[in-house]
Amino acid sequence: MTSVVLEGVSKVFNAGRADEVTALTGVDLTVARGEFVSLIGPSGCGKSTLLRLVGDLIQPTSGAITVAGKSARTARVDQEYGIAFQQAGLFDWRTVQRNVELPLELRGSPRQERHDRAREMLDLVGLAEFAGHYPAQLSGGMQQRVAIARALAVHPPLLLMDEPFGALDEMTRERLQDELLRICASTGTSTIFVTHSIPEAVYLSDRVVVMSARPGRITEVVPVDLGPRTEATRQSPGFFAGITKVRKALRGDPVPAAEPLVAP
Ligand SMILES: Nc1ncnc2c1ncn2[C@@H]1O[C@H](COP(=O)(O)OP(=O)(O)OP(=O)(O)O)[C@@H](O)[C@H]1O
Repeated sequence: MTSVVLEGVSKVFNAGRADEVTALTGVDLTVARGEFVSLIGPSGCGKSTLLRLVGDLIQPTSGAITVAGKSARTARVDQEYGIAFQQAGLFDWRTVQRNVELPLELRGSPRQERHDRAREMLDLVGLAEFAGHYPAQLSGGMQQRVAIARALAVHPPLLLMDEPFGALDEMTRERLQDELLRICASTGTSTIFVTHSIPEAVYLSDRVVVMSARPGRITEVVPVDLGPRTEATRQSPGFFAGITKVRKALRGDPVPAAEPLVAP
């Protein structure tokens, strides 16, 4: 079953003006239910634009986008998405618990349900004991985990993440990558994840979508089949082969078709 379908999507900003920018052109992409897809490419190639289009934060100039079989607009109204960006974007005056409850409040969920669901999500990201804290009392990594808990609170079928770990140190980042994979596996969530890190894209993804700039478009889709990720995955030949493949694709060297990366 498909979670997201983009067909012939393009996005032109400031159309008809001197500062017109074709941010994306001819984008076709399908994300299956439960699939983890990363977007990688040079600065300005339209990764964030693609994510914002799927999230109905902006509208395409042409083409069609469906999410869970609905228009992006309907999907947003139905809260089919969880969104987490590089800045955790928490509300300083709300406790961790009440930050995570926010999307449930917007949905009009009853108080007890909000409370229980937020607790469940905080448990999932290992922060249950910090429920009563305020964001300023947490480290950057913990704030990012709260943002992920909030994004997951409505059990969204689709998670949109724009460099959520970009500002974190390497160890925290690797730990959160593992937590994210565990959460996605346990909730069956589909994920579109923007990153600048090739190892991060390979480690997390079922497929890495490689984009090029001016105009932004998809140039390669690199399938990754490393099996369940473990500590050993990051040291495995298959992982390094994946990194090389994505790097080549970013450089514009062709990736042989139908050649998924297989765990050694
Ligand atoms: N609101 C906007 N108005 C005008 N141009 C925009 C707007 N948003 C994005 N752009 C342009 O669209 C292009 C793609 O931008 P986008 O932010 O999607 O790239 P990106 O791949 O996410 O970049 P980065 O890796 O630097 O975050 C850029 O040329 C950018 O200047």
